[in-house]
Amino acid sequence: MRPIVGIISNSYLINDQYPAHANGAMNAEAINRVADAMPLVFPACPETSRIDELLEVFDGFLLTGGRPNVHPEEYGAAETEAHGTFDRGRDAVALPLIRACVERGQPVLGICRGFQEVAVAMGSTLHPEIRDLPGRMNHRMPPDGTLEEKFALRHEVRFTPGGPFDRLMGAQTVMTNTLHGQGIETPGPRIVIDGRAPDDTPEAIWIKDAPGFCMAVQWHPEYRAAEDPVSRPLFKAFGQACRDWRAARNPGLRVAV
Ligand SMILES: N[C@@H](CCC(=O)NCCCC(=O)O)C(=O)O
Repeated sequence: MRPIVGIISNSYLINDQYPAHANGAMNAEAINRVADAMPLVFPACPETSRIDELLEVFDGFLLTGGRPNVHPEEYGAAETEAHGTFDRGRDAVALPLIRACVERGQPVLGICRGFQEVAVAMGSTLHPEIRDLPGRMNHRMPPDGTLEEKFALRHEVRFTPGGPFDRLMGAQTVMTNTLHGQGIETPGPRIVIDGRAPDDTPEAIWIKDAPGFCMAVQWHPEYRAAEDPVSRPLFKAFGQACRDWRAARNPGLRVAV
């Protein structure tokens, strides 16, 4: 059996009325087709999704993008209007889940809001609107337009020569999309910034001394993941880490069925 990847949900109201835990289909497709694992979306609600049960059920976790921002209380800042909207249920599940995974070496891949969650869980602070910082570009998606326009490749990301992202991609510079307003302000002590946009915005991170796979990117590799030369190696490496985790914890189940 393939590894099982837990995809954290976002909260939506279907028809402006019916509460739902959901996530974009492209995340599940990337896990299925590129990571070659079984995707399962779980509720970002601490009453429903208990950390110990999540760790037991899943072999790895995909922390996806999401419009609401991590609450500034989580990194010791006061809430202002610039911080926008929140999803306290997702904060309450994602942050302790990331810390537990980093400690155990259980695989985590963070995307956009998920990148920011990994950063905050490991002691970073975020800036609520990075385009307001001197010399920074606007990393937000165009408000109107097709999916192709929103997820178009819009800037370079330059990786540390010889670092994990450079080795994984086989390239020191890649092109990525960009759909975020916030960004890392001060990285936590174990956050290694391994890739930056031309305006210096942190775009790719990993965790120093983590015993397992924990990588996160500020862009959205789930878009056209099977075709994109930057997305493919990232999801493949994550899938392999989840397979290794599953094999190590179930040595008797190594034979594929
Ligand atoms: N809110 C954060 C993270 C942005 C992010 O994850 N964007 C993708 C949104 C996809 C969706 O609409 O679900 C920020 O703005 O920095």
